[in-house]
Amino acid sequence: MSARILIVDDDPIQRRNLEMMVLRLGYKTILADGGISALTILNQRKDISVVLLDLSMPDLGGKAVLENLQNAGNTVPVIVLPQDQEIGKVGDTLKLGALDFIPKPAMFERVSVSLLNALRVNALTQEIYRARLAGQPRLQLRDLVCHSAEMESVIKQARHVAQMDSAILLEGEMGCGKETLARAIHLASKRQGAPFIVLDCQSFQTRRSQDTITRNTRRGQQIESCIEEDLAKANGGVLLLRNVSELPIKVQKQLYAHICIMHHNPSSYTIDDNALDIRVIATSIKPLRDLVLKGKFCAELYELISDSVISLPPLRLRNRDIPALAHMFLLKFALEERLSHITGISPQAMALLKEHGWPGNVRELKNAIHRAVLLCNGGELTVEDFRHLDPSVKKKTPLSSLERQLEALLKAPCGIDQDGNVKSLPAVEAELIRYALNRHEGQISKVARQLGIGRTTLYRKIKEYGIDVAAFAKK
Ligand SMILES: Nc1ncnc2c1ncn2[C@@H]1O[C@H](COP(=O)(O)OP(=O)(O)OP(=O)(O)O)[C@@H](O)[C@H]1O
Repeated sequence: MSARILIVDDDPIQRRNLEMMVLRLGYKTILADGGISALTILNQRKDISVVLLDLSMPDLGGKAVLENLQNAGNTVPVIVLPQDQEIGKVGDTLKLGALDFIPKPAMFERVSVSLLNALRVNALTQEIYRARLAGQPRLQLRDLVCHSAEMESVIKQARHVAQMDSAILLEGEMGCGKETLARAIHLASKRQGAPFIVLDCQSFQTRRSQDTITRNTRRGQQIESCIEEDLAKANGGVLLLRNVSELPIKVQKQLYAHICIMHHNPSSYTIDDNALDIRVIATSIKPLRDLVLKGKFCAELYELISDSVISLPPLRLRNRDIPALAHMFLLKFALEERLSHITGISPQAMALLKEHGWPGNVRELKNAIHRAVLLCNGGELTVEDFRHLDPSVKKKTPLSSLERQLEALLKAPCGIDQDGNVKSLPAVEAELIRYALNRHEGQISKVARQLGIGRTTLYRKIKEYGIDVAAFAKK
């Protein structure tokens, strides 16, 4: 299949001349009349092999286009087209990642050689990328798609925490990439060569009591034997508590006791006489702090595992990431299924992907692309290949302020439970105190004032209900 060349020039005559030459060389073309339309095309299509780029354009010049591509991590080879008086600027464009330059007016021979070299570079880059995708089961932080501001901020936080050795809590909807991010953080940390062990906390929900063996350690604490095994396996590396909110309260308390000793007195913490040194990373679909407030998650364990909290946005709020993720999955599955002739996604199909609500997030997108690759009859995925997507699952418009108020109201403490039964007064009081502590980030004076009681009374009630004020303090 012939390569596609993007020709970017605001002058229609120059554009036409270049197009004629490129077509004569047997390549396909796509034309852009300015820098902005060039960036839009490059953002949406992944079948462009080389860009021929004019330097002076009224909307966005060639240098700015190169800067944008560099920031977005786009490695498509670019050949710049300077006028005589712009030859002095070529050095700057090469520093910004341009591969070559063709002085204007462009000569056929020069275009031919320069394009051939650029296509070789592109083929090699693609080959390396494919090899990385195929050979490397784990993605690194630099591989994670982050074209949206939301993900950019997540990756920035992740790079920061990777350098530390403290516990991390990753929160976000199902399938939005929490475990993927946890592994990438591990690979960027000083523990990178050490084990990364996943403890699936959900599995405790389905275990029958005879399947769980609780044993007493030499220090007298109880521990589920499977946790003890995972702690031993993770020594020196990371223990990932996947969906930590699903751990039964009893097990949460055991785990807290063990991590506590490990952190505060590492030399005394041994399993089979080996001192343990483990970084804990936890993931949760449910907001853990809310569960602590409702008394449904052990506040002490929350404190231990949430030195840093990173919230991953759902895919429907990361619209700008969808094209890049979709193309990445397309490349992966086309390679795996030996269907490498499928190289693109039609603009209509891409519009459909951007419109979809993705309740299953990145996992759902990945599966959708896999199915589409298997259904595809041509060289690009079309709307027809995504016929299995439920058209009623569209992105929701952002909540109006009235809806937000209603949502807050529904989350507020209430004296009636879900079955319509009246709750006991102490239960309502405890719930209200937790709510106020959360709202005022654990500031006792403010909470007492809001509740209309004295600080001493508030302290007494906090003690009575076993509320951990520290869990509400500002992080
Ligand atoms: N940034 C990404 N780049 C490539 N693949 C990704 C990315 N994020 C997620 N995925 C893929 O999406 C799928 C779901 O990701 P992951 O398991 O990390 O999500 P999760 O939030 O931990 O899921 P769960 O909530 O079910 O535990 C995986 O197959 C993963 O490879």
